[in-house]
Amino acid sequence: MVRDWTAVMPVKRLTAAKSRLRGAVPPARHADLALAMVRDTASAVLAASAVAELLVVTDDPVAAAAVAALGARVVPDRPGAGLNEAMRFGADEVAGPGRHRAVLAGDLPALRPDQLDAALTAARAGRAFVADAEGSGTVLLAVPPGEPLDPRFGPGSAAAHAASGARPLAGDWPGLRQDVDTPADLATVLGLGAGRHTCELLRDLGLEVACVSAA
Ligand SMILES: Nc1nc2c(ncn2[C@@H]2O[C@H](COP(=O)(O)OP(=O)(O)OP(=O)(O)O)[C@@H](O)[C@H]2O)c(=O)[nH]1
Ligand SMILES: C=C(OP(=O)(O)O)C(=O)O
Repeated sequence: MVRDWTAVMPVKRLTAAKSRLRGAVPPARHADLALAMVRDTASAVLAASAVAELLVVTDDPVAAAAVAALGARVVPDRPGAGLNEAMRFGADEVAGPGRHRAVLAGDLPALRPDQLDAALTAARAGRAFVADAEGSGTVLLAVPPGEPLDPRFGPGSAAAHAASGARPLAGDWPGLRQDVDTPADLATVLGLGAGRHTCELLRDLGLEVACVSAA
């Protein structure tokens, strides 16, 4: 497998992140959960054979230090105009249009490197996306060298990405597709198995969850 992808992961300030997930764990652990999911997502991305570099777009100092320690390159959240602009900045400006680029959400604690490798292999031919498990959202948008990212994340983004000409990828990648927006999503992750950081936090809270190593 050729290691020629730049992965881009936007991360909102942890104190503001994952508002729809509030209540899934005690309030004092909410930011820890958001951080654990970011660390597990980053660990799985960095363990993927197709990924040459992980760029994390964030202004959060704790998340920045955590992903830098794992081997990611951190860039600031520019232009400070939300998720799509942060993705465009990371993919088109920092990584540059001459690379294979894939943007993905930072809330994929069940992500497995082999599933990401399979999706990136399927995405090589042209601009393509992976819909979330529910089918309406997007967990990954990929572009080959020379193409602008043109991200349309937000409610109904799977339809928006398809309408913009991106190809939906059809693989069986449950860990990649399972983003965690709500307490129900977190309950699904208990069954799928989570990466080490999310897993340890949930076990610490007395929940039964399988732990899966990223490597
Ligand atoms: N850099 C950056 N990342 C963002 C921004 N908004 C969302 N993200 C990240 O994009 C990914 C997907 O976002 P969402 O699932 O909507 O996460 P969220 O905004 O924390 O969740 P809610 O508050 O429940 O909407 C997560 O990794 C977020 O941290 C932003 O304005 N800037
Ligand atoms: C940003 C997205 O969704 P969510 O906030 O529901 O993860 C999306 O799926 O495009």
